[in-house]
Amino acid sequence: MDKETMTASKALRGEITVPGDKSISHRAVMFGAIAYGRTTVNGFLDGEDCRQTIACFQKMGVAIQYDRKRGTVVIDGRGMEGLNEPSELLDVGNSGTTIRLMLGILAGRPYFSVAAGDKSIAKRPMARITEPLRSMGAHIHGRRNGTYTPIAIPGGENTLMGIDYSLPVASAQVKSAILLAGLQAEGKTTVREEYRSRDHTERMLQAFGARVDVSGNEVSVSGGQSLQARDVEIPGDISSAAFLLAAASVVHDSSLRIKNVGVNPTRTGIIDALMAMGGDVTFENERILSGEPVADIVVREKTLNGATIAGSLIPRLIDELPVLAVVATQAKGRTVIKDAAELKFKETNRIDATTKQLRQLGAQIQATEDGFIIEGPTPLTGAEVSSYDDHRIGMAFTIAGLIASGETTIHGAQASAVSFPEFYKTLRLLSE
Ligand SMILES: O=C(O)C1=C[C@@H](OP(=O)(O)O)[C@@H](O)[C@H](O)C1
Ligand SMILES: C=C(OP(=O)(O)O)C(=O)O
Repeated sequence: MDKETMTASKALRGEITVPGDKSISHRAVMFGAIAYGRTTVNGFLDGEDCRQTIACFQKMGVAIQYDRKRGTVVIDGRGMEGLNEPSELLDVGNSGTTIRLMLGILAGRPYFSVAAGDKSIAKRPMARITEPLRSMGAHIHGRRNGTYTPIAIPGGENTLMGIDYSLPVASAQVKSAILLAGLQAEGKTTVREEYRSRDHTERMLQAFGARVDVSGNEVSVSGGQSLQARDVEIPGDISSAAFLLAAASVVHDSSLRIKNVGVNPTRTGIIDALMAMGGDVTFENERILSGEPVADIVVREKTLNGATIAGSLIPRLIDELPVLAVVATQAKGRTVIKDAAELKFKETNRIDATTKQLRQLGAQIQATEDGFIIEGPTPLTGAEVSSYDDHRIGMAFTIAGLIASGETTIHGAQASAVSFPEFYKTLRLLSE
């Protein structure tokens, strides 16, 4: 396990880009693989999770050429029917998005397949996927009756029926899996959610020529539709930019411009949260790229106040909550983060990992059933912490290390390769 040691940072200044959006990169490969024709993807995220998605679809016989240096992926899709039975295990590594979306595709295929991943994936809940897919008629086996990986799909005669499903928790992964199964089902499939989760699947399916009806928090597709290949330009990942937005908001005198970031409204909760805390964040050069809103984001250091982060905001910043908790330790007054019990089911239990380690650094933070209560501002003091093999935890504590006195050592810092391979290099560049 490698480690990184951080000390209090000088002002972060400059103009940079962040790697491609992870959610959109996964979808571009999957939808390209099940479409007819050649899809060229530019700006693909060269992270471990997205590379697992490429490898899984290659194992199903899809011709995928990946030029890592250029960030270009060329996929020659032969339609859903063109996927072949994989002769090996479909290994998703650490990636929840890969396994959950892929199961929506596999559920309707006539062949045998098994999907599994690393130790963290083995602990993450899969019933949220296997239950609705079974109610569409899919045959699925899995550890503890399909609650955990490995998950096996026996194949054979597999006729799926459309369903009308209300999501018990806001989850774009579950919504997407059901829609992908819905494309292979008889009749109409509708997914309803209380709060809107990221809508990259809806947007990209439409861009690939599918009819997707969206009305409020309800999305429907009809079965029997096929996708047509199209080129995809992937914007920078706002979830990666979030670490820099957080750092620049709290490190004295910082000012950054992060270019070409995806600012889909279902993903910009971190901006709304920082603004609610009194932060200084603006969008410039707003435009649309492959059906997704994109902008340059300008952020400046500002004195922050505590705020309540809850309800419909939560799915819009779910992956940003650990670093937002770090920011909240520097805000004046109380920050309450609630309705975020989903944090317990990510790569690690992010409520526990964040609370335990921020306390070690001297923060006043209390874990609750569905979030945190943080009192600020408190000076942080460096300590030895761990990524818990979770990229978001490792990077959040790296940002904490930039504002703590003394040294903060992050063990397992290599976890950042999952979503932001050049994270440490980028931080060093900005504080030179
Ligand atoms: O659909 C996606 O690309 C993702 C959805 C979210 O997960 P849930 O669907 O479990 O909320 C998010 O945490 C994950 O990083 C990516
Ligand atoms: C939860 C995450 O990803 P996944 O569910 O794809 O593992 C994440 O990137 O923070």
